[in-house]
Amino acid sequence: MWHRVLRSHRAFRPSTRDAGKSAWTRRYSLVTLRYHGRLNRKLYKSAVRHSEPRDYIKMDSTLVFIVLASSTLAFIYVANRRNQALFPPTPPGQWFLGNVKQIPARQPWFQFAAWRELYGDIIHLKLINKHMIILNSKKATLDLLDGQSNIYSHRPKSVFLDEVLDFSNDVFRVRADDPHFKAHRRMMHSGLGPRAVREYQPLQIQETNTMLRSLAEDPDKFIAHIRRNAGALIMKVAYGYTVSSVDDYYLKLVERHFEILEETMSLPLMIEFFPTLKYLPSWFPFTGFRKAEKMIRDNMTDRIPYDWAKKQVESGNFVDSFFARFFQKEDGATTSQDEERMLMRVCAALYIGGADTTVAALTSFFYLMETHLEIQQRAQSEVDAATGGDRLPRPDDEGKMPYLTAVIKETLRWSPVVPLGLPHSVDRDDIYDGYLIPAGSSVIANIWAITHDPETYPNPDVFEPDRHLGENPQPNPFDFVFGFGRRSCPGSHLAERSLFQNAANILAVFNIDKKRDPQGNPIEPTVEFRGGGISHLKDFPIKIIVRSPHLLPTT
Ligand code: HEM
Repeated sequence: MWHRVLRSHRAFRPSTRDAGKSAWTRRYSLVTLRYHGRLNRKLYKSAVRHSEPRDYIKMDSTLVFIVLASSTLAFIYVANRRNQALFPPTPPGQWFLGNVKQIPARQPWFQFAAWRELYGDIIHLKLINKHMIILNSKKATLDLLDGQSNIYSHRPKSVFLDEVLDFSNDVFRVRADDPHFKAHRRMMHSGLGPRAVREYQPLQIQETNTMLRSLAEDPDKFIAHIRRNAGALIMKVAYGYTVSSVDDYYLKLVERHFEILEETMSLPLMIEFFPTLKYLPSWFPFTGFRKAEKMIRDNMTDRIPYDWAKKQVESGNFVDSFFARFFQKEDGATTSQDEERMLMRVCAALYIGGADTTVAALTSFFYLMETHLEIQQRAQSEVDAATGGDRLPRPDDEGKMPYLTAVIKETLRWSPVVPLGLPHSVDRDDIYDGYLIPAGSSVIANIWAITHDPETYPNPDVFEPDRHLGENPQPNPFDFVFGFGRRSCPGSHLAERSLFQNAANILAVFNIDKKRDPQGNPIEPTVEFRGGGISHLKDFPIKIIVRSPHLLPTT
């Protein structure tokens, strides 16, 4: 019986190639099989008893496979050990997972900064089969991401984003040596550069006025009003679309996009480590990325506003916008499919990059004004002096308000909006400070650690705008908070102007204070940040009262 069982086993089928092989080889092959648990003892004995030389199996291939596999593993082990010595210091992790479990899902920048005390400015993390390099100092970050931006400007490969969602040509994802990267940058420079941003001033003023009115009417919903302001400005700039209310359909679409990203992308997806998961159905374990894929696709954040804008321009009923400028060519030529796809990606990148970031910055501004009354009053005096107190501040007043500019710099330093920036990736093996930075690693600048480094900013946790004034100001945080090298934020001019315009007008019209409990005691707002790559303060109690009713815009 065993004989029959064994003969039915694929490995035991007689092979003409086995004829003439020595009894030792045949027996050894069986030993190998047993060793690997493919036969139990009884099966093994029976096989030896019943087998005849011509029946012997094609076992040598198994042997060869085992030898090859073990030597490959041994090679990987030795190579890893050798590299281990060259990598930047690595916190001890677990076998196989490496440091995966040591990266907190929320606000990992604090953990990375804490590791700096133990391991230094550059830290290496092993995430299963991937390398991550954390840059915790200004010097290392500027040396690599700015100084060597020719090799440090790609984004790390992502199976989910590039292969499952096909985002590899997206503005945020495209390789820096791809021709689309240059084309995107050129478009964004012409639409978001200092000159272009000046043209958006009337729009900024209009949206600021709407925000001031909403804050006066319903101050408790201050975050919703800020959100509307940022979203409305970007939708107008990108598509020429006018947002109608805080519940506007297109505004909600963008908000949902950020919620989905926060929900799905705060933890690394298994597919990044095991790409073959992409072939498996959604009921299979570890295929949570399918849910994320569906949510992102269903939301169609890039498609819906783009289609609206295209229809408007084609009907001739449209206002000037980033979309309209590039869709309608000056020479009347038609836009190619590739150009259209590129325009769709760039427009989407504007509001994905711009709608949420300025909200986070202004929310922190409100918190800091509430908790630092003397700074608020000093900034208000400066605003009043610049405007005479009888008109609202305008974008061109900025030069007359150095203290307010310092307040905005300090807000972004104290609470950098994107504390880990976006991951860069290095093109080829590099050696820095004697350490190996392996090709393809994710290279992450810990912007939070840089803006809280006591050597650069003494007493970094103290909110102190004066550090940016005087003859020897501390380094300008704008040099760090908008990212680095070729990938640095293309929307920084728009963001700076819009923050200034909003902050100056808010201080001109309102006093910001702590709420009081029924006994009249001030309620201390707690500092709690939401998860995700953009650092948002959670809603907190605040009292926003009109101090200059005559400045409140009526239309
Ligand atoms: C306070 C406001 C903002 C902050 C702090 C901020 C910060 C950043 C940072 C840190 C990066 C990553 C840079 C890197 O990879 O080194 C980035 C990228 C980007 N930002 Fe901003 N940003 C802000 C506002 C805006 C605005 C208003 C827009 C558009 C209107 C925008 C559009 C983009 C785009 C398109 C990228 C991707 C660049 C690329 O991958 O090549 N950002 N931003």
